[in-house]
Amino acid sequence: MHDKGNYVLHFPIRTSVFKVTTFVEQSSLVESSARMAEQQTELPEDVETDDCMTTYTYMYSPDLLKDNVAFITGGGSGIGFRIAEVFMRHGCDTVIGSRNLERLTEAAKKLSVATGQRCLALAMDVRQPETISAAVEDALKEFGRIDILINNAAGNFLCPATSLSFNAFRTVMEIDTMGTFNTSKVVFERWFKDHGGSIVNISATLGYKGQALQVHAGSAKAANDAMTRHLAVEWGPSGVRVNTLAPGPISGTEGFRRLGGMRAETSGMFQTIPLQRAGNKTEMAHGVLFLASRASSYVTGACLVADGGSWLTSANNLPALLDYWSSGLKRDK
Ligand SMILES: CC/C=C\C/C=C\C/C=C\C/C=C\C/C=C\C/C=C\C=C\C(=O)SCCNC(=O)CCNC(=O)[C@H](O)C(C)(C)COP(=O)(O)OP(=O)(O)OC[C@H]1O[C@@H](n2cnc3c(N)ncnc32)[C@H](O)[C@@H]1OP(=O)(O)O
Ligand SMILES: NC(=O)C1=CN([C@@H]2O[C@H](COP(=O)(O)OP(=O)(O)OC[C@H]3O[C@@H](n4cnc5c(N)ncnc54)[C@H](OP(=O)(O)O)[C@@H]3O)[C@@H](O)[C@H]2O)C=CC1
Repeated sequence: MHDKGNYVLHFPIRTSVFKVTTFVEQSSLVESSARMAEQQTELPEDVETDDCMTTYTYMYSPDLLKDNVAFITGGGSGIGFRIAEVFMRHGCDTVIGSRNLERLTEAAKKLSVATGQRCLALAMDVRQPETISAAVEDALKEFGRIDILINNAAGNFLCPATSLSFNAFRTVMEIDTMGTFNTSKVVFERWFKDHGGSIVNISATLGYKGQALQVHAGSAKAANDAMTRHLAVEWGPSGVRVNTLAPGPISGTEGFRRLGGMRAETSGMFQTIPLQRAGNKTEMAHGVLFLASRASSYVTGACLVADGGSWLTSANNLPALLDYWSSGLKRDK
């Protein structure tokens, strides 16, 4: 009844326009949900919280990162946590660095228990180069090498440009853009310059069409996308690849919670995304694993957009975002 051959055979004998439309709509709805159900079962495992997955299905060789060490900023939560977990499941030891040492220490314990690899938690602020240098020294003392740097640390919130203070804009630029430059420069000069390495910056598609209420983060990530290309050119001869992964809306993350992801999902907005759903953190980690590892040995200066096609089709909905933002202000009072 629902295979394509039957559509072709049945279509001409439907006489009423209403009936034809209904039939086609119903059939394609059934097909579409069947396709989505099929797709869901093919999705990599994930859990919404900052915990390790209880099961994991390998898509890459389990020893892809064997004996490697990865330095992951913001690795104690969200996408960064899952990147750390997936890397460790592929034989990598990790360093996770950010401001909140208590959360990092807890995360490092969970990651080591689940994967059997070592994870070192280090306090650092990507806005303060001296704290990055100290963390890099500690990492080298512990592991003797760094092969991969993931610049994942970032800060964001919804805010219209007119309500954004000068300091708020500067803060996000300093964390996202300066932070990425600072960490890349410290790791390059201390280790990658002489040993090579792979850098993956976590970006976003916000700047592609000027996402409303996001001038701070969109500008910061656009600068990072340019930085990826500049550093790929300058550091390629030293054996350093520099690439970017740009996620779309990813469930189980702080970004999703802060930017209206829940409301967008429950109100059906994600139906306009070509893949009709939010992404999950493991899907992001798999993209980063590709870019960070030898699986992409001839790729540098590239940006892998991992957003289900979202930025191509999703409305830049200023009224809905303003409404969501102002309802948050009311809640906070
Ligand atoms: C219904 C919805 C309608 C439509 C939706 C349609 C489409 C959306 C669909 C789905 C969205 C789903 C997913 C998102 C998709 C893409 C996301 C893309 C990018 C995501 C990027 C991210 O980075 S997410 C990461 C989120 N995590 C964090 O931010 C954690 C770290 N953050 C922080 O530490 C803080 O928040 C910080 C960034 C403010 C930094 O902290 P700190 O250094 O301590 O700075 P402060 O001193 O606190 O503040 C500095 C100045 O900033 C001002 N400020 C702080 N918060 C706000 C705010 N919420 N609004 C405005 N201004 C703020 C603060 O006041 C300070 O300024 P002063 O002038 O007062 O000094
Ligand atoms: N979630 C989403 O849908 C999307 C996310 N992204 C990007 O993915 C990445 C992860 O976001 P997500 O998982 O949502 O959010 P999280 O808030 O979980 O991750 C951000 C991390 O950055 C760390 N961080 C923030 N400021 C600093 C700082 N000054 N120095 C060091 N570390 C810092 C935080 O730790 P601590 O507080 O301990 O410092 C936190 O672990 C970000 O780069 C974000 O821009 C892009 C598109 C969509």
